[in-house]
Amino acid sequence: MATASGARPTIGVLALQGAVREHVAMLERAGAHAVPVRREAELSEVDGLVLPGGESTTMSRLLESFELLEPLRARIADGMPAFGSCAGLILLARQALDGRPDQQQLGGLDVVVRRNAFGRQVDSFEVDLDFAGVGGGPVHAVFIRAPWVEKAGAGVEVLATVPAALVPGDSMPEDPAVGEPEARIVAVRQGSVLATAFHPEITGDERVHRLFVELVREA
Ligand SMILES: NC(=O)CC[C@H](N)C(=O)O
Repeated sequence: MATASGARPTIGVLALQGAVREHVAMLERAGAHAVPVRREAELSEVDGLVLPGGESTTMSRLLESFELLEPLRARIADGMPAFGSCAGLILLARQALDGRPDQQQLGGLDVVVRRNAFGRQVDSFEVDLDFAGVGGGPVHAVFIRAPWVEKAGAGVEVLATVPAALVPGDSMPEDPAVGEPEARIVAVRQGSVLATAFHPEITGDERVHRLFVELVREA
C-alpha cells in the first residue's frame, strides 16, 4: 500500500482512548488524510498508524477487546509505519518496566521503556529539545506522566534526549537502580517506526507529524 512521494497518504489514529482529535488535526496539517481506527477493517485501509497518548494498560486491554491486538502486531511486523506518543511509545516497546502483568507489547521498537519515569514526583513538565531530522529549531516538548527509554537496541536511532540538567531533579529518588539524574532518551526511530515520550500533538507545531508523514510516504 505504498503511497507515491508527494501524495497524500491515509494515516490512521488508533481511536480507543486518548488524544485522538489532536493527532487527526496535526496529521491533516502535515499533509495526510487522517482517519480514526477502531476496527480491523479500518486498520487494513491505512498506510500508517498513530498510537496516541493515554494510559497504556487500558489501551492494551481495549486492543484485546476490540480484537485489534493481533492484526496490529501483524501489520507492524509487516512494516507498516507507526508513530507512538507517550502511551503509544510504551505499546510499541519490546518491554515496559513498571507495566502491569497483563500489559501487551506490540513490539515495533527494540527498546525498553520505563512507565511514568518522569512522573513520579512531577505530573508534567515542558522543555525545548533538539530533535534530529526536524529542521527549524528546537521542538517544544510537553511531558505528561511520561515514560523514558531506558535501553535502546543497536538498530534504534535516538532522535532526542532530555539533558541531565533538565531532568526534573527528584524524578524517582526512591529507586536506587535509577541513580543520579542523567540524560534521558525521549524520541526514537527504528525503520519506519517513530516514537516520542512527549506529546507533539498539543503544541500547535506539526513538524514531528511532518516527519512521520514523510516516513509513510517513503515506506
Ligand atoms: N500521557 C500519557 O500517555 C501517559 C502514559 C501513561 N502514564 C502510561 O503509562 O500509559
